[in-house]
Amino acid sequence: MEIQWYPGHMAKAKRELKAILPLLDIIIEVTDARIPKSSRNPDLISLTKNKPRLLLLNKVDLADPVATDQWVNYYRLSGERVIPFNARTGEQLAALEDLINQVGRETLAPKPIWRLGVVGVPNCGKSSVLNRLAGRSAAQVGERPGVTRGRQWVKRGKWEILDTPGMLWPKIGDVETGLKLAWVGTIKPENLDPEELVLNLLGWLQENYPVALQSNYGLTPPEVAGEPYSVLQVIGKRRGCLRRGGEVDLRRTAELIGYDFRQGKLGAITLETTSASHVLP
Ligand SMILES: Nc1nc2c(ncn2[C@@H]2O[C@H](COP(=O)(O)OP(=O)(O)OP(=O)(O)O)[C@@H](O)[C@H]2O)c(=O)[nH]1
Repeated sequence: MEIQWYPGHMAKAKRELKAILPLLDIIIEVTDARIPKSSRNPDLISLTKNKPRLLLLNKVDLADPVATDQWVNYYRLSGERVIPFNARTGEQLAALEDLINQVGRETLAPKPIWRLGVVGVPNCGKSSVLNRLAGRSAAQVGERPGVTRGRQWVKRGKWEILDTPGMLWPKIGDVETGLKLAWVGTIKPENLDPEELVLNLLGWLQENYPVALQSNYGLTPPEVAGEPYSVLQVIGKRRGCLRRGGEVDLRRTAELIGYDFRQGKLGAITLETTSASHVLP
């Protein structure tokens, strides 16, 4: 299985991050709570080690709450200032604001202005987080003159938030990380068939969230226990994803499952555990 990864994009993202870092006082690193490890970029960790950094596990509404608690503890124990977050509803916004203010008081106290930068991999919710922090839709604040050049700061009290969130390309060290990033919609792997992608996802769901498959697709426990390929077939039949001759359209079924997962229709699911990384089926 080949996953296309993009060293060029990564290098560019790293250059851009290096350029904005000196402007920032506090880094708000946004990750996807469904993949709290794979949606972090190790470059960011090393580049920002001398700056106060907050780690947001965003999209907690889509992640398994038990797993989220474990990840929060895991990161706290490793010395991170971590906070679970739902940028769609603003849940935990007060806790995030308190944390920013606490970190600012501890590390930047006399500075009249604290500059915040929201960074993270594509699609993890940076703009949504930024808008929450800004208290409005920052993207609509003024017509940015010279989009290419101008960096605008969105002001809120003593905070100034950079309104062009830094997009950090994920570092895809292995196939498993790439798959997880693809499952949540961070990357679109070229050369990878949706069927193949979903077969791997099904393997994880069968092992860890069988009830989600039973209740969403009306599968019986023995059906859920089958090979991922046969599970795909059964779901296709149940959902009427059929070709003209009546055979299951596997590609359409795979796309449906992928969509359902990304939309949270399968329930709150986390794709990696704090214990040893799982072995792909
Ligand atoms: N369910 C849920 N969806 C969220 C949350 N935060 C953001 N989203 C959704 O995730 C998608 C991406 O959000 P953005 O804020 O645009 O993410 P981004 O990181 O700025 O995206 P890029 O600019 O493409 O890198 C949008 O559809 C948001 O509505 C969240 O906490 N929960």
